[in-house]
Amino acid sequence: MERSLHDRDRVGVQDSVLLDNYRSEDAFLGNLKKRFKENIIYTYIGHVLVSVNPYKDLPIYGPKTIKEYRNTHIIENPPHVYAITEAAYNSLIEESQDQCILISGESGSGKTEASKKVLEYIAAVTDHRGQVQPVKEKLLQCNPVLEAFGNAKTTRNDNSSRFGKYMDIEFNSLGDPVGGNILNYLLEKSRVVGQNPGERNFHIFYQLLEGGEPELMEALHLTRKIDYYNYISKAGKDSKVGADGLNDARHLKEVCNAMTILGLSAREQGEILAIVASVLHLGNIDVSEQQGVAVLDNFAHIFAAAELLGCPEDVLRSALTHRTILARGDTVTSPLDRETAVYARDALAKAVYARLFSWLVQRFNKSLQPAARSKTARNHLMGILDIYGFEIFRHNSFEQFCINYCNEKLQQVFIKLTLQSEQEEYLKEGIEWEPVEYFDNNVIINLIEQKHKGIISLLDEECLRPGDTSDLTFLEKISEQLNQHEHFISHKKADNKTKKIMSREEFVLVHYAGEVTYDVNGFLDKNNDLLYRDLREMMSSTTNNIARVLFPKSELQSKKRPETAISQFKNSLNQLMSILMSKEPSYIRCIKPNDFKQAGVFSDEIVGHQVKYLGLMENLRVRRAGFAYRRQFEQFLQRYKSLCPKTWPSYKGPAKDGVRVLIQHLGYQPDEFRIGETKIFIRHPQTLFEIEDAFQARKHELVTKIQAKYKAHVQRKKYLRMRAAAIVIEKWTRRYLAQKQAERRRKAVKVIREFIKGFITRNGIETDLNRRFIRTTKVQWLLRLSKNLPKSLLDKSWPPSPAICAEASLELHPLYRRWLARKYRLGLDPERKKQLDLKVLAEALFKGKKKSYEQSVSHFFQEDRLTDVQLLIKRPFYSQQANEGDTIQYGCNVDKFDRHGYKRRVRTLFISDRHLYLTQEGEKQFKIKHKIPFDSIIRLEVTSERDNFLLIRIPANLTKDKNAVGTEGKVR
Ligand SMILES: Nc1ncnc2c1ncn2[C@@H]1O[C@H](COP(=O)(O)OP(=O)(O)OP(=O)(O)O)[C@@H](O)[C@H]1O
Repeated sequence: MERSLHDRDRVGVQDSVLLDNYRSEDAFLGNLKKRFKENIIYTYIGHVLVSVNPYKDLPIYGPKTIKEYRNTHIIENPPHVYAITEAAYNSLIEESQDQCILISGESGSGKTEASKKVLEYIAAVTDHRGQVQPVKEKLLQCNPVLEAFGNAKTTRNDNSSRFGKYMDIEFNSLGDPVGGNILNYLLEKSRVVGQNPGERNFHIFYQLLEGGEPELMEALHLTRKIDYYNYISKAGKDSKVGADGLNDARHLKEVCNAMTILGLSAREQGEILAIVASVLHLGNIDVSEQQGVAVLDNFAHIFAAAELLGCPEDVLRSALTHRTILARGDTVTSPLDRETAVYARDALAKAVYARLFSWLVQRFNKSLQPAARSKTARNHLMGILDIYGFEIFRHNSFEQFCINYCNEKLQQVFIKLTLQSEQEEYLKEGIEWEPVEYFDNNVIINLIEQKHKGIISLLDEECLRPGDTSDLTFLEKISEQLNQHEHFISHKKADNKTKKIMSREEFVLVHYAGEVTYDVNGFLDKNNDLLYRDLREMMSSTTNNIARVLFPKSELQSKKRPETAISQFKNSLNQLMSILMSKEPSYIRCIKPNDFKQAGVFSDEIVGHQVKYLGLMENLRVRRAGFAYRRQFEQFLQRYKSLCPKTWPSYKGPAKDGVRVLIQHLGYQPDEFRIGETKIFIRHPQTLFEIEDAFQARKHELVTKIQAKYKAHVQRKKYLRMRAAAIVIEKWTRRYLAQKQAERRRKAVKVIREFIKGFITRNGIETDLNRRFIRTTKVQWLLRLSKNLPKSLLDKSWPPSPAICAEASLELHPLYRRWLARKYRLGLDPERKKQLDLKVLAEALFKGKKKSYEQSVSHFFQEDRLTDVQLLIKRPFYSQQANEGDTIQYGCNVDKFDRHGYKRRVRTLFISDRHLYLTQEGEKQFKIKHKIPFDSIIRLEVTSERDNFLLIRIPANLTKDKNAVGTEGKVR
């Protein structure tokens, strides 16, 4: 599903909007700077990603995770390497189109880091596929090893790639990486034997010395002193990389681990490190001269180098000091002088190291081959080109010439595939177009590589021709032949200002990226790349298996003169160009913000220069004059069709017509868009924003509608479900009630039947007729009776019955009343039940015996009849009795009369579990006047009249009144 362009997603397109402001280089630079200060290092010009090296780690800008770039359009996210890679990856999968991502820029501008991000992205988005894990792991692990052997610290970059790398990742039809292949280009092997001040040799030498385990060091005859080894000691204090200098040691472990993952055996790893160590020893072999003949000193190193390479010591010694020439079947061996011996030694060291590097790449390729290729589905490739950037040093030599030539070729591809192709697209789509002028560097490429006339041809000619040749004869030759060329400046041709800074051994090439002065010294030697036969022969017979493979015997047997270095390079570059041109390219242009490798520093001059020579302004001009946005008709219509009633929900005709209808409805001005053959082109991003905004608003409308419809649908479904359930419930309830009723009826009928059966039997009148008559009458009466039964015991009525049921009716009536009574009783709570029991007792005691007792006791019996205040005063008395285990159960105020009856005393009567108390109380005092145990009470008497007298007869000894025989109390 396509995502919206809103909010942060808009940033990608906003870059295109900015293009409108980039009227000048300054405006563009100003914007790059502003963004850089805000830690935004990426920007687009069209689909070219421009990246400014931040020299510090920055979080992903935009999506929270790398995976969020998956399945998004390039303009939907802020510019990033991941977004470019996603576009390429998507195109590879969706359109089955081979891709290549070309990363270019000066040394130190961040190409290698960008290429790592490409790999990182591929690894992350194919993360879920377990079976491709080993391939991905191997692809990722190539980097540390190649960096260790092919990267070095330069004045521009602490980790500068000193070789060109093109890596193809092979994907199967599902988009899984299944293999890979690496092509390497021209390792700067001169670095093996010497470096410029402040620079280092390749990292692996330092890593080995810093990180090698003691046993390994001993086996390789190495000591842990960098200064001790001639080939690597030039860097001095600059030899350490990383704040704590421990990085080298750590990296060696990573390199060995990576080699293991890539399938290199322990033996292979041992032999590789032995070759690296042998180079260090070779560098420490001193050469002196005696009578014009080279003599080798420092036996320990000769011995160590011979042992590590796997050749006899004397063979090495001889090969380093002699040269054998085969001439027409004759073999002539002659000793070397010191200078040539030093050359031979260094040539061997360079050759061994450079060939080892190429062998490593081949070995990785073997390990990266896909396990199996499908016979039906074709695999697709994504290439990543990370090649040395344009180099303009103070001292530029053969290597810089090769590197800059390579960059000219890449610029040519860039021009062809971006500026040219964009303009061609307009032509192809039939869009009117005013061609934009740009600098085509073909003229410089011709100057370098034209057959017979170009610098390469002239250099090769000078290398191969007989007679006295030297770097200076070469310079003379090119100065003569190319003097007229506008991009070539010889000392002779230079103006006075240039002459002052240019020596007579130099020439200047006006590259697309600027003028570079080359020193011709070493051009011929480096191009000849000569390794004496004796050394090659020796190497082809060593016992170090890898070293032996590096120098095949077939090479010795070949009569053909080996190709010169520059010709080899030219051929491999042409192959690379064909590879690149056969793929759909994506561009990452890396820019270095300053020369000091410092974070946060943006030099207008340095960036301005790169912007200019990278051709970014031309790109800008094409983009500005062109169209900011283009989309296939089908895709455009699919996204925006909801904005026009005629295209929504679908357009029946061809997509192109649909787009026309839609555009007309949106009211676009004619100059705002063009309809091509297959695509619509929109000139200004603003127009796109407007349509996008309208789409967003419409989307909300649609969403609200869909939501409402959906809610209604859900509610209706719920209602229908409930209604269906209600019908079922109703049906079942009815059925249940009917069943219940039928059951009740059945039961009643059964009872009556039994009853009538007994009745008939008892009366001896059982005939068929009677039986039928009785059955109907009985049922009808019973039904009537069931409807008119009295509701309570108070209602003593009873429905009349037909004669035939009279006896039954008589029996049923008391039965029914008993049932009512039982129901009433069962419905009573414990309190009511107690009251009822007391009432029954009262009835038994008083009914018909005392006049004041009427039908029942009308009021409720109570547990005591004391006031709250009384209860309060007497609480101690209650507690005391309770403590003695004689709980007070009842209390009431009484008037006490003695047996003479004339004196009335106010008392309180208490009845406990075992006693009867009469107490007297004043305002403050409380006195027990009588405590009469129950078992001593002789009798309780009441009259049959309507009074409230209770006579308590007790033995005389229980009263304080000597004369008394008892005490009487009046119950209130
Ligand atoms: N995106 C980035 N984020 C943080 N640091 C970066 C980034 N890109 C580059 N760097 C820093 O810049 C240094 C140089 O980058 P890198 O090695 O990629 O340059 P290069 O263009 O490949 O140079 P060369 O052509 O010399 O190999 C890195 O070692 C790293 O410290």
